[in-house]
Amino acid sequence: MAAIVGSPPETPAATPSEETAPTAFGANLFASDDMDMGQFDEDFNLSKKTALVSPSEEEYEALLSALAKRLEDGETLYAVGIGDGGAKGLAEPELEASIATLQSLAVSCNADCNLLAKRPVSRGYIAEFLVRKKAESEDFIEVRVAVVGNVDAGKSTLLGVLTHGELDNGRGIARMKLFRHKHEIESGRTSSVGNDILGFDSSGSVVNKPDSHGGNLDWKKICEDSAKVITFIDLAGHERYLKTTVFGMTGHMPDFCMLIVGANAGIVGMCKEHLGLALALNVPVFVVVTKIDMCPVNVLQDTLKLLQRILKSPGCRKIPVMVQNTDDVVVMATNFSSERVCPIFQLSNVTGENLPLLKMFLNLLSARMSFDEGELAEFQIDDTYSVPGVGTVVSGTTLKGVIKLNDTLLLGPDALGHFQPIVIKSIHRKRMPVRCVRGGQTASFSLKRIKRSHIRKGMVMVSQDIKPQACWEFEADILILHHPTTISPRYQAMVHCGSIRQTATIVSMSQDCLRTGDKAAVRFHFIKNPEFLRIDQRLVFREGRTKAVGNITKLHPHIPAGTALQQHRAKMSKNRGEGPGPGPQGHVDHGGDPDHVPILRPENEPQKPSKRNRGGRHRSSKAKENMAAHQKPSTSGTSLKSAA
Ligand SMILES: Nc1nc2c(ncn2[C@@H]2O[C@H](COP(=O)(O)OP(=O)(O)OP(=O)(O)O)[C@@H](O)[C@H]2O)c(=O)[nH]1
Repeated sequence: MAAIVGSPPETPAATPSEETAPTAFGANLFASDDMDMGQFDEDFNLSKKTALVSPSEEEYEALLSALAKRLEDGETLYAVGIGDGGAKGLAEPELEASIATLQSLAVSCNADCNLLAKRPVSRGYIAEFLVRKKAESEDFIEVRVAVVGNVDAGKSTLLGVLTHGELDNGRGIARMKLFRHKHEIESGRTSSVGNDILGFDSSGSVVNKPDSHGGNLDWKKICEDSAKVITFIDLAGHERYLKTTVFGMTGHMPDFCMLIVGANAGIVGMCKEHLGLALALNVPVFVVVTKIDMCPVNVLQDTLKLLQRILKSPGCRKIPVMVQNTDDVVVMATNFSSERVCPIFQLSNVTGENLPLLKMFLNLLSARMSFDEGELAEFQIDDTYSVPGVGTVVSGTTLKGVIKLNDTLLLGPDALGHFQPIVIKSIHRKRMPVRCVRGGQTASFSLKRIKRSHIRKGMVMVSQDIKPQACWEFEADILILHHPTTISPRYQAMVHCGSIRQTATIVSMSQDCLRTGDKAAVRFHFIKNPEFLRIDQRLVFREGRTKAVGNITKLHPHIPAGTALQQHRAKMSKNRGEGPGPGPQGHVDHGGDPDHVPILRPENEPQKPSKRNRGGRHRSSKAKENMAAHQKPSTSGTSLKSAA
């Protein structure tokens, strides 16, 4: 296995024990910095383990507002019987009284309170609850899980079983409902990035109900009924589709990675490659070992031993934990985002053994992307569609801020580094029409007056106040995970960064040459289009088996190609004694940014070569390259089926 850099050690081992269980939730649920505790009895403390036993009216109100605050993200986990005031646990009557209070608080917050586990401890019992808000018409919690693993490990089958609620027959019946292309049905192999959804209501029950005829799922209905929707990003297991799989992992912003391992085949083929990718991108991983129904016990044990050894190795530095019961699930789900623990499930898609544990775990996962209402909107495009009767549709992930219907955003950069204003005509979340989306949510937008061929994956739509700039060049601190020989300047490879996927050349680097394991500061130059990048973005740089990971440290904003022409025109009109005149249609106010050049064409009109240049005789090679790139039609999928 190539050297892999994981995140530095953070928390100590999280094993399912009484001591570690409640660390992630519960104890301080009701303690909030905004609370004025002065008005209560001296010994009343919101984080006390007896706070829920018999609160006064005032205390109840304080508890209620604290819970409402915690439910702003849609759900919270709470352990009753833990907190300040001595050892863990409450006697049975006190526990019952606390649970009654918690249930009453949940009802007041329009939430459901679901018991996850009750366990005896030294001083009585603790009980763990999931408090989740009831589904609102247009809103649900969204968690994205990338599904990776070697070919035939059972990825599509598991997703078919989870989302359609019917077990497999061991010959591939469950996966048939998921395949998007004819060749996938014929070969039984996933080749594209697929999206499948699993909805949970506020009580944690699965809401997916395939129709009785074709077994199709009504995404709109699922979203309407769900308080939480898990989106599975189903990725291809075959090496031939590795580029698409890397794109799925970087461009679709997964919160978690589910690595599928076939019990009988073990850790083979692309399995380590996919694990390495998730680690390189700092995406927390959990493992599902499938096919335990058909695997001899000794083979299963060998697979599990090897898996644990790999996860514990210096390259991974994970703590593998076998999940065997619901208590383990609760502990794992609450400690999971630490990135350090790696839960391992063993199940069968044919008999359904241990499937409920995995469902419960998925139900408890919470999204990792945080959202701040004050931030300016940013949306990254990962696919484009042309929908008959609708027009151009883009899908992707809202990275920051809020995007509403009829908002005007800046779309770009195009091949010349320009951004153009674009109006949001309609918004869909998982095929459900909504009025707005916010940071962390995937969405599809239909756009006014723009052709699909003028949009490519990797472009962004951002708030006009961001004053975006495109970069041909950027610097990054990178680590070479694997390269057979040495890398030197002018080396070219594919850069994956968010939904950007473009070949870049190394212009310069802090060392003469780089070998496996080397770290360096490197300056890159995109070969085809300038891109919109952000400092600290994670990138993967790869070509064949060569891999490097890194973080962007410096941007070199690009001065759009129109500058020279514009300056020339401005000079000419000044010489003729003309004033500056009204700006061209589609001009965006860039706040006097000296580097920015307004768009020299009507709003939403595609960039065309000038008549004079059409013959191509006077065109510079750079302009030719830019135009060729700009005119190249997008090759992405054509149906809205797999749109977010
Ligand atoms: N007996 C048994 N067979 C399974 C199980 N899970 C999957 N299979 C079978 O394994 C085969 C491969 O499953 P897929 O779901 O296509 O594997 P995949 O990982 O999605 O493969 P790619 O899409 O090519 O990456 C199918 O014939 C499934 O019926 C299981 O738990 N038990």
